[in-house]
Amino acid sequence: MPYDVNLSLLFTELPLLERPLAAADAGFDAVEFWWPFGTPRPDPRDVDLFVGALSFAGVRLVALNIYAGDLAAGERGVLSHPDRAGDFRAGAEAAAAIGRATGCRVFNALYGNRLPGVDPAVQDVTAVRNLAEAARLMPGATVVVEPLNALENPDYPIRTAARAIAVCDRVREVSGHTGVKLLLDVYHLLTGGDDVPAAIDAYAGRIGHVQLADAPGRHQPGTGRLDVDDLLRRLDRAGYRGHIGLEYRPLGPSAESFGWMRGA
Ligand SMILES: O=C(O)C(=O)CO
Repeated sequence: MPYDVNLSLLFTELPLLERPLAAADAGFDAVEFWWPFGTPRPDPRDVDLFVGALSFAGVRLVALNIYAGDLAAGERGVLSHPDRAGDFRAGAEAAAAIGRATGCRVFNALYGNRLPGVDPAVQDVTAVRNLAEAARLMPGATVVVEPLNALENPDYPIRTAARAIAVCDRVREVSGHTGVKLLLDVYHLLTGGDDVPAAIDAYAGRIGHVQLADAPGRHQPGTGRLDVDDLLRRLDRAGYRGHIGLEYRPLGPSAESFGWMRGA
């Protein structure tokens, strides 16, 4: 199973545009990013610089988060926010264009926190409508729904693999799109107390992307309670053949955080 390195959490010692080359120097040929721009409508020159940095480094972009609002301020996506449909659509269009330029085929649409004073059912309908729209804008691509743990994301309603799969089911029911799948983020599921092995067995074939970090701490495997060998065996048995994104905050320098891979 191929690994890719998440350059929003690793190599943050370096400016964003220098990280792809650092990943290549560390031996990776594939990378992923959270939305790398401050706005859903990035300046085309910034997009060109981003795509150019990937191409200069010779690494493939294999997964990208769609614009998710102001993460530093606590936002966790705008997918389910009725008043942000324009931002979601603009971000999805920009992500689709980056997909065409780079070959990226996996796009993560963070669901968004519950909004005070807004009926949760209205937020859920908005999310399903926006997911169907994203799937339409990105033919042939996979749009993934990510559960986040409630300890760090108390207002985020998608906390388990089952809940994310229910959202995917609803998109299929109302729009016929089958390309909306689960993002199996092992760190978030472990931290939230979900049963990761059971989720892999139950949703084999519906996993659009996997991300890896140990828990607690969100550091590299080997620093917590994650049994990485068992995880890899289960994913293999379940027929998962996509990338595994290393989405951890390294303990120590990023380039020295890959020792665990030798044994895994
Ligand atoms: O916000 C997070 O923790 C994520 O994993 C986003 O993809």
